[in-house]
Amino acid sequence: MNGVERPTEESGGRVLLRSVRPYGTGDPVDLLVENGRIAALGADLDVEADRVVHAEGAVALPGFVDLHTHLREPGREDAETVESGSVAAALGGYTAVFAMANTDPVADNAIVVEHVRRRGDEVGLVDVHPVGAVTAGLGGAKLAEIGAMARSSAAVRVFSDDGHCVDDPLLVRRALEYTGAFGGVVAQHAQDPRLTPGAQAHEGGNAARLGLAGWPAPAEESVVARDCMLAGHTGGSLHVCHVSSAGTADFLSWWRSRDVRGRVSAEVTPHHLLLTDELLETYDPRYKVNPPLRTDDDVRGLREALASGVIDCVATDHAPHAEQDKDCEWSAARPGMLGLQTALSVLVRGMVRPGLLDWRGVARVLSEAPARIAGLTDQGRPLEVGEPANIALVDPEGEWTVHGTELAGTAVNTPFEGMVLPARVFATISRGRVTALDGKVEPRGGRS
Ligand SMILES: NC(=O)N[C@@H](CC(=O)O)C(=O)O
Ligand SMILES: [Zn+2]
Ligand SMILES: [Zn+2]
Repeated sequence: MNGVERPTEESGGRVLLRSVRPYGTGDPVDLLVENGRIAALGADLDVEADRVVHAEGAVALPGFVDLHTHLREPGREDAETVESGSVAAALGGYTAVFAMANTDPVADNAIVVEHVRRRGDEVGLVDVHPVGAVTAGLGGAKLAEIGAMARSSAAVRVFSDDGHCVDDPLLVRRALEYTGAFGGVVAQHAQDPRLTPGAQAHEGGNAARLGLAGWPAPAEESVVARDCMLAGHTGGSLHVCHVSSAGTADFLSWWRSRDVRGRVSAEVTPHHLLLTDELLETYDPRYKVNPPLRTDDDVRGLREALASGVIDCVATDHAPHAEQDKDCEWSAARPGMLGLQTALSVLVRGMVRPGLLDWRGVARVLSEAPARIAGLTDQGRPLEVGEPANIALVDPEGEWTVHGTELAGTAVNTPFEGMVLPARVFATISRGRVTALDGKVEPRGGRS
């Protein structure tokens, strides 16, 4: 269903990954990659290879898929580009990312989405799938050129006005009907604008104390409930972006226990799995994000929902911002945080270490589920002979301190600044080619 397919093979030669543990289970095995696929898997493989990667003890997982990335190109190349975002993605273990449509110009037509996809292919570090806008110019008034984007060489399947909520229920209905006809999905940024005028922080005790206008959880929950009902009515596919409240997770749990038409999926960000609005005490705009960081109870509810499958996947909402847009007073700062290079480690800290998820679960929420939601057939596949070689190798014992200035790209707005996080992405293999190894990317045509 993906229209124009990229070639499976990326002539990375024969690459032998020595001593890896698929899904973190069993004894170490060797994994041979050839012609973009897994060619052999077994203990102490006796084969010739162009390149041997010694990965003693690394956990092998299917390459990660991010349904929610802001690459800022075109328009804000001072914050991020397709190239710098691809570097961050490869270093974070990603082999596919979905680039959100809130660029300038907006990705609401075939020309912009084809540009983004082409740039992604030229950079060649990760599959860049452009997301198309739902409404023209993200204006919320009339549908964008959904069909033209779907039929374009970018073969768009995910549509979102992210950054804005598609508020008008009739437009949501039409978008679900239209995209449903060709297997597309509408990804909603659920935020009732009438309940969040000037909102700056989770509505609660902390916001009140700090004098910040509140963003109440029902502004998310009510839109999610409405959109689920529209998905059920139309038979379309709805994806809920960045679930931030335990109430939304409760609703989704109930909704999904029912026998309804349509398909509903949901994502949670790493930051909503780890951080709370207590951090706002510092007035540091690095903690400003949409939807806002909420309470301990929300974090607990989101973790449980991710563990149980009520929330399908983790998506980063990687949102790089230029210095002048973040390094300013709270109310003037743009919302959003970096996420691609810290997602795996935050997930390990928030879910794996507390025993809520094992490595198979990590593969599910970072790779298999997002690939399924977006309809990708060459990502999120089992680590088996004959399957596409999209692979992340993780050092489970690695530990590192996050510094924004050491992350890829020019933006430094990580909310995890100074934190010591567990687990490191050791290598990424995309379409059979090593794209990142030991903290360095390897652009096509030569290592750097
Ligand atoms: N998450 C954010 O706070 N910001 C995103 C938009 C969005 O995801 O809503 C951005 O584009 O910067
Ligand atoms: Zn959003
Ligand atoms: Zn976003």
